Amino acid sequence: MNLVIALDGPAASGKGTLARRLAEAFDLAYLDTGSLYRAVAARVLVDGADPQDEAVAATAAEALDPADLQRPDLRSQAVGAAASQVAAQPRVRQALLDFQRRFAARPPDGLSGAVLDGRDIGTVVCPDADVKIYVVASPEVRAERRHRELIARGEPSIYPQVLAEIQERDARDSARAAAPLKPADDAVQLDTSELDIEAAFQAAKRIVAETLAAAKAE
Ligand SMILES: Nc1ncnc2c1ncn2[C@@H]1O[C@H](COP(=O)(O)OP(=O)(O)OP(=O)(O)O)[C@@H](O)[C@H]1O
Ligand SMILES: Nc1ccn([C@@H]2O[C@H](COP(=O)(O)O)[C@@H](O)[C@H]2O)c(=O)n1
Repeated sequence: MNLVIALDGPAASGKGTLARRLAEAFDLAYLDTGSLYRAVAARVLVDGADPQDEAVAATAAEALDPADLQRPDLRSQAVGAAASQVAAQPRVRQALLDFQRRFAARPPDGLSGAVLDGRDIGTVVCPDADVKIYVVASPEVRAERRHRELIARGEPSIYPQVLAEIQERDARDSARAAAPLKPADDAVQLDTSELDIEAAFQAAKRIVAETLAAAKAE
């Protein structure tokens, strides 16, 4: 059986941290789908182009190269904001869809499944995923975590700006017509606001175990 676990949620909710740990725990492949949109945005920004120009962004998405995913600037605030602009464009999403679906259906290295995190994994990319978790936390908690992460990386960070950027990105991701950020009807919500990383991971593992047990019992 090919096990697919989908984690979606707003910016800095902790879905990537959980997805990585779940992939390790269950020996599954991991795909951070946000890095694809970030890589498209980085290409557009390097060319000095406008991330809101659909033709330019779609061309960048269609030409995406594995090396683009290794760019050192992918996690910057500027690239995150531009990623959310290119991600609103249907042609960009279409160009990235097959890769994500192939990764889930045929994970690399002969692994027996995959964990994908993003915004539309449970709703669009893998609507038949075995487990869907929608990870949330309050905007203030998420901004605080991201602020600390940026400081730890030695990047300049001002908390109110980080909070505003996260809120702006969530609003754009939720309001767009193409594959908006929202929980799948059959997703289990996990609020990590009051949980440290270990507690959140244990809660996510419980959701996986309970969902799989329920499916087996059907
Ligand atoms: N439960 C938690 N408690 C404290 N810090 C956390 C928790 N979960 C994640 N973090 C930290 O919060 C930051 C954001 O987490 P992470 O990158 O996993 O979020 P994300 O949802 O994948 O973000 P993005 O959508 O921007 O890629 C990281 O610095 C991570 O170490
Ligand atoms: N499945 C996805 C994943 C990401 N996006 C967009 O990319 C932006 C950056 O993603 P991070 O997870 O790295 O924060 C995000 O704000 C989304 O606009 C997406 O649309 N679908």
